[in-house]
Amino acid sequence: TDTTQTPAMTDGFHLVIDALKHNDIDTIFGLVGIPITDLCRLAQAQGMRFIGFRHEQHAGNAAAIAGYITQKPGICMTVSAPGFLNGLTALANATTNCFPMILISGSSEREIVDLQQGDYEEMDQLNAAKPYCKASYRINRAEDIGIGIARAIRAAVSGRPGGVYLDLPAQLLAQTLDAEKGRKSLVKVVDPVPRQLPAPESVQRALDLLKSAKKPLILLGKGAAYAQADADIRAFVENSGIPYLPMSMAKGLLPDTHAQSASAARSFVLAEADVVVLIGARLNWLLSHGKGKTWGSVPKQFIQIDISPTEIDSNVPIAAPLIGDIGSCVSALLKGIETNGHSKPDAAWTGAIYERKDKNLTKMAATLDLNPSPMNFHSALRAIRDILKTRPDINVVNEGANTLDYARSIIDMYEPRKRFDSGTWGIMGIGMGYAIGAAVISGKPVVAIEGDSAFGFSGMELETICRYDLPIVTIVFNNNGVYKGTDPNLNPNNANDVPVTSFVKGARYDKMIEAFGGIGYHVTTPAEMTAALSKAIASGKPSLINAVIDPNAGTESGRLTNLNPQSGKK
Ligand SMILES: Cc1ncc(Cc2csc(CCOP(=O)(O)OP(=O)(O)O)c2C)c(N)n1
Repeated sequence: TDTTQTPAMTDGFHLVIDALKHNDIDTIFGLVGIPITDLCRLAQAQGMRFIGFRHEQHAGNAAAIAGYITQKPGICMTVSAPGFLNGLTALANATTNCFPMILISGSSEREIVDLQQGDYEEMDQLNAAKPYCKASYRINRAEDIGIGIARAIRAAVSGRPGGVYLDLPAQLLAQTLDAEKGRKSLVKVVDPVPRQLPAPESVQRALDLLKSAKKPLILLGKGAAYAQADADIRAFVENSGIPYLPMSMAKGLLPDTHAQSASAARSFVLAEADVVVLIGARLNWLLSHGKGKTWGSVPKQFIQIDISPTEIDSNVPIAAPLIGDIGSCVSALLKGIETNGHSKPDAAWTGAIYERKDKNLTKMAATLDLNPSPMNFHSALRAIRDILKTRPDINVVNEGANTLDYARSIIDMYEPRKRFDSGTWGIMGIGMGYAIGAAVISGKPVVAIEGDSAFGFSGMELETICRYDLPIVTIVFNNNGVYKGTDPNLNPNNANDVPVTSFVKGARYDKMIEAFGGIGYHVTTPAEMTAALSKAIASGKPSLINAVIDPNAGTESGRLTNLNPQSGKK
């Protein structure tokens, strides 16, 4: 009898899965179809967690927030062409926000695509992705899968984190390879995010500038939260005694109730500060590009910590750049203030801030109608705030215009990396994807606070949430429209035309989740909100609270209303 053993073989399907697992990646967010359905089945059969979505953008958003929480790239897997394009929005958003994520898409046969011979879902995905991500790679040979996935992982997390596109032509998956050769081709990424230490002279320059400051301010961006250098960041703020402002996703690095938080006096400190320390915060539109009336007339000098040298001087001159990873830079500053004998800011400065905080909070309280009917953004959010205060472990997702603006200031955060919102791009539609990603990765409950328009972008993922029985409570701020629900019909020829911002009046989003087995609540008062939210969180079940909000409340585009161009001719 023939005693020669036919060599054991592997194939592209198994090598992709082995390569991901070899790099401690255990979860894929995606939507199956040609040519990746069997790849996702095999991944599940090999013990990976596959979370199937209803639209690839939301799978990509889940992968992106998984990357932000874990510092490992979240994986989104899609079919070719239209599926790839749906994922591309999430890849671009991840890159803009510096979240590490890899979009892996199947693609058509190169021979046909490159001659544009009209393949099924034909598209040059590799090049279409390039402008919107950090790196874009294609793997053509099974023996290259190990190095290709390693390359994508390193590109996603190293330096400034971001999105990477990895193109897998369908024919690659079926390619076979000697199993031993395949095993040897796998690559485990070594030290993809090494510490990048700032130059000692850069640290000294920054310390000297800080020492000269009369009105210093620390600005914490989401990069500071991503860095997971929580203890050193908190120690730097507290040991320096410098007031700080958290950008929205940096909330919780120190509790929002912290005495040194200047959030309630934001305009005052931005205008009055003389030295500003930027930690993981870029001087983009969210900070008025570091200039103009937001920053007042007091000349500013910036100390800026960033991993990327070319971020420096992007908008205004930076007096003391610190190039390196945030943990190493903050640790160097912390050591410096301890050895340099840093003196805490003058009481005149900190006292002025306390005074302004007090004045603003008193003024706000005086203007508030505590319990209007119908509810407004404030009254609904105060009820939510008082519940979430008791559960600092709960993840908060937030999007909308007024819903986003008001929740950012009213909902206090107490722990880092617990608030996920529209971020740098101000993108709508992150809600359910971020909620699913946060719930799956953290294993903790999620409360998603959604404008009714914002919710609509990803609302079908309620079925995904119910299918995986995730502890996500979605609160829809229902004011019957985009921003508001009171626009008039402007069509002189049709009395029944629908205003451009209007939705169905009195929509019952709570009935949507019931269609998938979730629990719906309909609330019209803060007391009903309190009861419903408490019950929904306690149940641990997929829930949706339809919160009726006054259609007159809020403003168009929230605090960004001034960005809307106006026609001079009506
Ligand atoms: C992908 C995308 N498409 C459109 C837009 C433009 C926009 C910014 S905010 C918003 C929703 C505002 O309505 P909503 O009811 O959610 O908010 P609220 O005032 O809290 O009641 C839209 C459509 C953005 N930013 N991204």
